[in-house]
Amino acid sequence: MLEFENVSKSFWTGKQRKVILDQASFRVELGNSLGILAENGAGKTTIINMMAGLEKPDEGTVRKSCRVSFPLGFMGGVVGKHTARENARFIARLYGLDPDYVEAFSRWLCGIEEYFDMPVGTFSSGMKQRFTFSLLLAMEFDIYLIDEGMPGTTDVEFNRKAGTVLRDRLKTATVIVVSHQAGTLEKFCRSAAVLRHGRLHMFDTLEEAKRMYDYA
Ligand SMILES: Nc1ncnc2c1ncn2[C@@H]1O[C@H](COP(=O)(O)OP(=O)(O)OP(=O)(O)O)[C@@H](O)[C@H]1O
Repeated sequence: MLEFENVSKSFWTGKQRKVILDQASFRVELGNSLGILAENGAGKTTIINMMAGLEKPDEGTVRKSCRVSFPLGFMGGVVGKHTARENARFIARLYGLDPDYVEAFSRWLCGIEEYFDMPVGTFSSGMKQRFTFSLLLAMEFDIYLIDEGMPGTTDVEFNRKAGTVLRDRLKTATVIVVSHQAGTLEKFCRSAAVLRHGRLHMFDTLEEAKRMYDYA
């Protein structure tokens, strides 16, 4: 379970207060994947970061009683001067997992060949995305956090392999996806919400959420 209780978050822009969430309360139960629809700039990344614990609410509480992933595509934990191998083994240890397994799995999935033993700082942005996505899938979480769907990689072979692993993982895991497109959510989610002007409107079905989202 992941729960927000009376969570508020805003940013001061120098001219005005940009409200992301105003006293939001909701709960995501395991097995009930949630999609959040929001326009660009409405606060998708900020909400996902609060769920991951990367950002703190101004007020209220975020509670978790299960293993929640870092956001898909998050690069913050990866050190550019270290190789993918070193990063994978270090992060595995942080999460109390077997470094040999995490290294072997992400090496296989990301398919960047000898670059896996080179500093991450030498990677193209697509390679970095494939590496961090591979790391995410190498670790078992109860809830996976996805910001704007799959990473923007155009590598067909990687997308095929990663898609198969992700589908398999989602048979037992729950996912929370934030996106500005309903199409992205259709693949993953049972229930949906719309984030607008600091309020999170929860719906039982994606259809209902889409109706509200499209209305404006
Ligand atoms: N540290 C900050 N200080 C001031 N404003 C911020 C800060 N972080 C985010 N914002 C603002 O808060 C709003 C929401 O940002 P966020 O990145 O969460 O939106 P988003 O919905 O993910 O956007 P996009 O779809 O464009 O990626 C934006 O207007 C952004 O400029």
